[in-house]
Amino acid sequence: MVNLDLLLQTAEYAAKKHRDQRRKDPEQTPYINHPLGVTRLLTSAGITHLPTLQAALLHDTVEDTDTTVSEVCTVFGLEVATIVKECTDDTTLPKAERKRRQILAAPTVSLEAKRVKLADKLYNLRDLLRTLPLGWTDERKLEYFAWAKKVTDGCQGACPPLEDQLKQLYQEVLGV
Ligand SMILES: Nc1nc2c(ncn2[C@@H]2O[C@H](COP(=O)(O)OP(=O)(O)O)[C@@H](OP(=O)(O)OP(=O)(O)O)[C@H]2O)c(=O)[nH]1
Ligand SMILES: [Mn+2]
Repeated sequence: MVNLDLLLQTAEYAAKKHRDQRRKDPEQTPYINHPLGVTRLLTSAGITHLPTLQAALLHDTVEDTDTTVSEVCTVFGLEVATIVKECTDDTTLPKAERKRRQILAAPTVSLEAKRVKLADKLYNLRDLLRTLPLGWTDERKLEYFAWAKKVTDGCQGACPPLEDQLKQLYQEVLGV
């Protein structure tokens, strides 16, 4: 049985961290909708492991806010902090290098981090089909799909229900 109090405490913490951020869509959706949606994809896929769900809620806090891995570790423990760290790009690197490293790192991360990565990409791809972020072209959308496939290919076997949904999207959009 999942500890709902701890799960909701984590959601509240993530909401506070992302409170000033919006998604890049024209409606400027509150950013927290993304981590919540990523977590929901995992629960829909049958994942009930609490640290995985907590890490999904927190997965963009270190990359996109003032939060540190050590703070996550102090508040939520090493297991959650480790998964969040595995899902965090080194933002001091140029974007192309970050993207290249995600492809290389995906097969090397833990099962739990692979699951969060699969859900993160699935959410973002569905979001891209719903509406283009401001300033994005169709070409950039297709590039994101092609890159996301390379990352999620490295997470194979971690969560078949999410992989099936991704496979269908890649077939529809990329024809592969
Ligand atoms: N599809 C979509 N994405 C949006 C939107 N608003 C913010 N994003 C975020 O933008 C990132 C994808 O855009 P990129 O151009 O690849 O990355 P950037 O953040 O370095 O600009 C994702 O970050 P991420 O979750 O950290 O994942 P990723 O960088 O590992 O892909 C995604 O969550 C939106 O409205 N639609
Ligand atoms: Mn994300």
